[in-house]
Amino acid sequence: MSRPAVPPLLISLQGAAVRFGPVQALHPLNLQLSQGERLLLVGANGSGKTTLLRALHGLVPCTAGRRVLHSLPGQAAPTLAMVFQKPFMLSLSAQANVRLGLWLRGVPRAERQRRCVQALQRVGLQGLADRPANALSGGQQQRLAIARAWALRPQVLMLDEPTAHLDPSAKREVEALVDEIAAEGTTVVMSTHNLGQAKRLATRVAYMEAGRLVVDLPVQRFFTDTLPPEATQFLRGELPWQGADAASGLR
Ligand SMILES: Nc1ncnc2c1ncn2[C@@H]1O[C@H](COP(=O)(O)OP(=O)(O)OP(=O)(O)O)[C@@H](O)[C@H]1O
Repeated sequence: MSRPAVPPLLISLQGAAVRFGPVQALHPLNLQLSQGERLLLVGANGSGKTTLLRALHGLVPCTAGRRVLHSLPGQAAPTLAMVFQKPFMLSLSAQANVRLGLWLRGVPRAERQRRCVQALQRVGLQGLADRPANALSGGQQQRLAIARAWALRPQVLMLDEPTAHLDPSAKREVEALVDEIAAEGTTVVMSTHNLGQAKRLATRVAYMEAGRLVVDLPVQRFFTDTLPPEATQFLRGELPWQGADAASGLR
């Protein structure tokens, strides 16, 4: 009987820590991300989710330990893209924002145009290609930010609370988009305050507290295993920061 193939490793953090002056934002941790995973990061405000995403992406250097990008056989290092909590849009049209991202990555002009059209279609914004990006609604801007990242053809897409500032319908649209992109084979790492979203999207959930990775489990086990007390409290919505939205996410 043949063994199931082990998905290749894409990124690993090895004893990686991040310090901002006096703030230890990330205590030394080990984390391995493999192809096809959907890793959802949960934890209270300030627990280190954004910092972990940025460290995985390489946007902040590790002040201790190291980050390793693992190349697939015969390929270059995995390509990465990140979508931020509040998408930064240049005062240009929607399509120019996507094309600029591609230009910055050195994609040739004809290919930029092709990928831009494809990406705007992908997120349902083809009809708004010429609209100033800053004039789009919050949900549309977040979809545009995903289009801009997706156009780069990343093997790993990182998203920092992409639905945080959206109304319920825009939240659903963005969540469905992330689900589709992951289903097509893109590895996804995403932070969220919505446990229901973690349940729906994740293959694996990591719980962070005060810069430490406290729990890192397959999604099924995360919601059924006995977890450390802080994580259990978090799941029960007993932490003071949790609002009705996060608590309702458990349903
Ligand atoms: N550039 C920075 N300079 C100084 N401190 C920082 C910086 N970025 C993050 N921190 C601190 O690091 C800690 C972790 O912040 P981080 O943004 O990673 O948390 P988070 O879990 O993403 O929070 P939230 O859910 O509110 O977005 C916090 O104490 C934060 O104030």
